[in-house]
Amino acid sequence: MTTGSLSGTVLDRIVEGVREDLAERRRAVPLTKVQRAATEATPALDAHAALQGGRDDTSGVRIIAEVKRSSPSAGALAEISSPADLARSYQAGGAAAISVLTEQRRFGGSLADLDAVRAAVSIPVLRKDFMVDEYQFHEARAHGADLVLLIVAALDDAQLRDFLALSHELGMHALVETHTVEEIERAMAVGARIVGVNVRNLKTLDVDVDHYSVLAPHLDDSVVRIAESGVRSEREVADYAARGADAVLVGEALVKHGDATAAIRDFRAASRP
Ligand SMILES: O=C(O)c1ccccc1NCC(=O)[C@H](O)[C@H](O)COP(=O)(O)O
Repeated sequence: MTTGSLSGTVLDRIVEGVREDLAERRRAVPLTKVQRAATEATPALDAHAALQGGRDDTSGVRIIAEVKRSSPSAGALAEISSPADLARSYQAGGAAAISVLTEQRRFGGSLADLDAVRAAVSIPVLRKDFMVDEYQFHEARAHGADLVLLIVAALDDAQLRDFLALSHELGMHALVETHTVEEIERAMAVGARIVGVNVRNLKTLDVDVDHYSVLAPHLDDSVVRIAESGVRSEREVADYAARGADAVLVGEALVKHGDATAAIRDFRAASRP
């Protein structure tokens, strides 16, 4: 079994910062209070149903549109003065779900961004963060998330199983993110129902869109398949859809586009069979 012991990698350093920030939030708001807020939140929307595609789907591939201010690989991406307005423009274009990066140090995100997006749209919302502690799952639900991210490379098998179960107990689904065949096998072994292949290697930040077609054949037919990262134009979206992706996660190309509503319409149109 591989674990999250990735000393020295980009992912390792991000997780270290996430744990430090989490310790501060935990001191400010105890777990019991966050747990209570999670139980009192409006029930989660069904992200699995929203992302599930189908070979005969004539409306085009599902798009998970991301609110992404900056990134370790590209630095500052866009001034997003209103995540709520951006999210509304994504929904107007036909996005199936919205991803909100809440990690602050490298991505400039926050739980306030998640709150703003949740209040603005009626489609499922993904809390996209580096989830390594039970506290963050209650926190995600308390802030209205319907879906959370589990990065296989950052978790050992026990954490993966426990966090997937906790997500489901809280009424959320989990997008289980992989980058290698071994990680796909680990995701399948714990019963993941939504599996992402991130073509960005989180240890080196290299992006290779062809990596999706290498890994996709290893995914069980029963899972919802998400192609993550690397979209720069309609071409990549169409390629991912042709290779069987149910949904495509797009960040940078949307926040830099200028007309995100039109971009999402174009992406979906380009992927129609
Ligand atoms: O985007 C990064 O540089 C990055 C670095 C380290 C860990 C995660 C990172 N990104 C998270 C993502 O997976 C992407 O935000 C998401 O898939 C969208 O990617 P893109 O469309 O290429 O912006």
